[in-house]
Amino acid sequence: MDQPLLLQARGLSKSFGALRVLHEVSFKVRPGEVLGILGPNGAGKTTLFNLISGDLRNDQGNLTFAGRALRGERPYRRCQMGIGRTYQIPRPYGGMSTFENLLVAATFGGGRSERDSYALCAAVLRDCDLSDKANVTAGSLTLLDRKRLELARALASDPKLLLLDEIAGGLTNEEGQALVALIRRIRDRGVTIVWIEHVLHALLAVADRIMVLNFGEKIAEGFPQDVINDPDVKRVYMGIEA
Ligand SMILES: Nc1ncnc2c1ncn2[C@@H]1O[C@H](COP(=O)(O)OP(=O)(O)OP(=O)(O)O)[C@@H](O)[C@H]1O
Repeated sequence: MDQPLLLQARGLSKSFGALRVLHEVSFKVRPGEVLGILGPNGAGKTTLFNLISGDLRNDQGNLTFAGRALRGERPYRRCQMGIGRTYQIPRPYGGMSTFENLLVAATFGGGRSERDSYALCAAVLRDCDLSDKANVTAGSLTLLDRKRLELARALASDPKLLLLDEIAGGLTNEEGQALVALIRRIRDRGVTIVWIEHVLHALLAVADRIMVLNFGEKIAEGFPQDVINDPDVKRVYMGIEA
C-alpha cells in the first residue's frame, strides 16, 4: 500500500499579470523525506513555496497537507498546522534579541505557551549554533548568523514540513558541511523537508528525491543521480549539451 502523503500539489498554476510563473505543477511529498528543488533563476521555485506557505494564492490547482485541503488558510494558520519556512532574504525582528525572535516563532507560529516555548527555543539555539548569540539584537547579527536565525525561527515553530529556500549560498565549505549535518539531524527527528538550493553538492548530500523546474514547469523528478544525469536537466540547469 502507498504511504500516506504529507503534501500533495495538483496542477498548481500562478501568473503575475501576463507572466506565467508556474504552470500545472504536481508533486507529492512523503512523510520523512527530503525533496530537493532545482531550477534556474526565475523558474518559479520561491513562488511555489509562497503558494504552499500561503504568502500567495494559486490561480489554479490545489494543495493538500496532512490529508487536509489548503484553501483559504492564511500563512499563520498554515504555520500552526505544521508548515514552517525560511525566506531567501532573512527577515528577523531586527530590534529583538535572537532568543526573542525564536519565542515569537514558537508562541505565535507554533501555538505554544511562552513557558512551553523556552526549552524548545533553547534547544533550537543550540542546534543552530546560536546559543552564544541568544541575547544579541537580531539586527546586529552577521549574514551567516542571520541565516542561522532564519532556520532557527522556522524550527521554533516545530514544523512537520520545513521549506528551506536557498540557505546554503555564501557559506564556506566547513559551514556548508555543518549545515548539511544539521539538516540531516532535523530530518532524523522526523521533520519532512523540501529544500530549494543552488548549492548542488549540499542538496545531493541530503535529498532523497529531486524535482527540477524550468520556466514554471516540472521537467524532471526522481532519484538525485537519475535527475542530475537527465539530458534535459543538464542542458537547462547546468548548461551542458548532451
Ligand atoms: N510578486 C511578484 N510580482 C511579479 N513578478 C514576480 C513576483 N514574484 C516573482 N515574480 C517573478 O516570477 C518569476 C519567478 O520568480 P521566483 O522567485 O519564483 O523564481 P525562483 O525560481 O525562485 O528564482 P531564484 O532562483 O532566482 O530565486 C520571476 O520572473 C520573478 O521576477
